[in-house]
Amino acid sequence: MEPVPHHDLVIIGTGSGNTIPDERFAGMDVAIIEHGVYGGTCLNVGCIPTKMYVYAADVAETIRHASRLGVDASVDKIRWTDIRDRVFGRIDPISAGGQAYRQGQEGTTVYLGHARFAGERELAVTPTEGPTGNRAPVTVTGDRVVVAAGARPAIPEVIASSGVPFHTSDDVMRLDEVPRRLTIVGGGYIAAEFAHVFSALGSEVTLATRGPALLRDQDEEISARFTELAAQRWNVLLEAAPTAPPEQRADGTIVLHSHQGSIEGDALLVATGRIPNSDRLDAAAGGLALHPDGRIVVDEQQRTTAPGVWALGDVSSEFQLKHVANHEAAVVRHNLLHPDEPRATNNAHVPSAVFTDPQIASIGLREQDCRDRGIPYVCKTQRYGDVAFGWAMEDTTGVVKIVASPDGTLLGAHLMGPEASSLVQPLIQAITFGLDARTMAEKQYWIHPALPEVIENALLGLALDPENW
Ligand SMILES: Cc1cc2nc3c(=O)[nH]c(=O)nc-3n(C[C@H](O)[C@H](O)[C@H](O)COP(=O)(O)OP(=O)(O)OC[C@H]3O[C@@H](n4cnc5c(N)ncnc54)[C@H](O)[C@@H]3O)c2cc1C
Ligand SMILES: NC(=O)c1ccc[n+]([C@@H]2O[C@H](COP(=O)([O-])OP(=O)(O)OC[C@H]3O[C@@H](n4cnc5c(N)ncnc54)[C@H](O)[C@@H]3O)[C@@H](O)[C@H]2O)c1
Repeated sequence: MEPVPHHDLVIIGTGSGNTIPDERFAGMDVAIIEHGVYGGTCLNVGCIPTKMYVYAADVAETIRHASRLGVDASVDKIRWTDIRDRVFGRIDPISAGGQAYRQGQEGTTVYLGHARFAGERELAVTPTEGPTGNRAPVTVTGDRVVVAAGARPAIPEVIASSGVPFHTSDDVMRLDEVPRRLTIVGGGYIAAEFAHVFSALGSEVTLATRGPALLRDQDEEISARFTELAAQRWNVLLEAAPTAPPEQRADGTIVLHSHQGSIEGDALLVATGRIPNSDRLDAAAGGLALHPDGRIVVDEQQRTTAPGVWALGDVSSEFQLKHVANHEAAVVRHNLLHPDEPRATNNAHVPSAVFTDPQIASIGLREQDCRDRGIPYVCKTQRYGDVAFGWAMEDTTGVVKIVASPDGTLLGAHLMGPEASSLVQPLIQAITFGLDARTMAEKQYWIHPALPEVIENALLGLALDPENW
């Protein structure tokens, strides 16, 4: 019988997991197990390719709306396959290069296969099908194990079992052509971003979501404003969850049956959330406890319930965001290297952005959180159009909403409008480092007439207790 390969460290997953071993791990025997495309979600099918498409979509929309500024222009043609090939012509080599680098690295073994726990810190690896997989199943053990196995699209059973072809974010960016009519099921991040991309690049988009508004995890005012704007551009169906299996007609048309009636499209994109991959890991065999929603239970140091096993990112985090997965990977790296001085993850103030049109960015408490929890608050919504740069942009829909305690403590910020994902950064800094509204507004210069003046005005507009002004 072959001896079981034993490693100092075994990492499952090459998204943020692959970032852990750096030069400080030289001299350690490290194993990395990956069953899919090397580099994980963000690089291959997530943040990076989507934003490359979003940028192209933004350019197309800017051109289409240029005439309100007195610049007459039109989009002559969308070269979808050129966009696609530019995006993946850049990304695919990074994935291949990352894999080749690790495979050639001294002290590192890459197993291309699917890992499942067979016991404590013991993993059975089934080879990935195809030419790149390991040749034979292998069981490996590690002194320490890091589970960074991510999440995958959740597909409603009524669609999954229908036999009708559908896409997810994993494959929709690789289509050969832009669908003439695209039906998107869902109303969250992925639905909002792809609705913008496909509509700007040529599709007629219908969004069918289960809830009463789009982007319901946002502040209620932002969600309501976005839903209204979206309905002006796309066919938005609320409270429209699928009711029966979709059907495909002989001409290829896909008919989605929903609570709001039947929707015809040429392609179907399912964007109804992502589930942690813990269910495919035999976590119990490894001694790892799970939350009811499938996330691996971790403590503040990212330790699981199994000794010597850590978890990070989408497989364990309540935030399915790359900056969170990266932060957690950095904490795990530190704790592997410095077990006597462990660090804790700090997810007290996690910001996020939705790269749709208009962009949305958020940090901290929403107005409904304060109301529901009985937290005293004031808030101010300032329009981009109230400041000079907003006039220059002819912006009519952008807003910055700030939520604060009556004493000026900043509690949350919620933005919708051009560059919201960048504009939010000073508010992230202020909330993270405890800067109060008054100090932030009055004790620094705000460049005139730059767009951040909208933040300054929102801060100044907060109805704080008089002694705090
Ligand atoms: C379309 C889309 C757009 C996104 N855009 C953004 C964005 O703009 N900003 C942002 O912050 N976040 C974004 N995200 C979320 C972000 O991509 C994830 O939060 C992040 O990539 C999670 O990293 P991870 O390391 O936890 O998991 P992953 O990157 O998913 O890595 C997990 C890896 O483990 C492998 N694996 C899983 N199970 C096993 C197993 N049993 N054996 C072997 N290998 C296994 C998988 O193949 C995968 O490669 C987006 C996600 C999607 C889907
Ligand atoms: N810019 C970013 O940071 C970014 C971009 C994309 C994805 N992500 C991450 O990926 C996660 C997954 O994205 P997502 O958009 O799939 O999930 P989501 O949780 O953001 O949204 C899911 C949506 O699907 C709807 N839904 C659920 N079941 C349904 C059903 N049966 N029928 C109709 N609608 C249904 C929900 O009401 C909700 O609107 C996000 O939560 C986010 O953390 C982040």
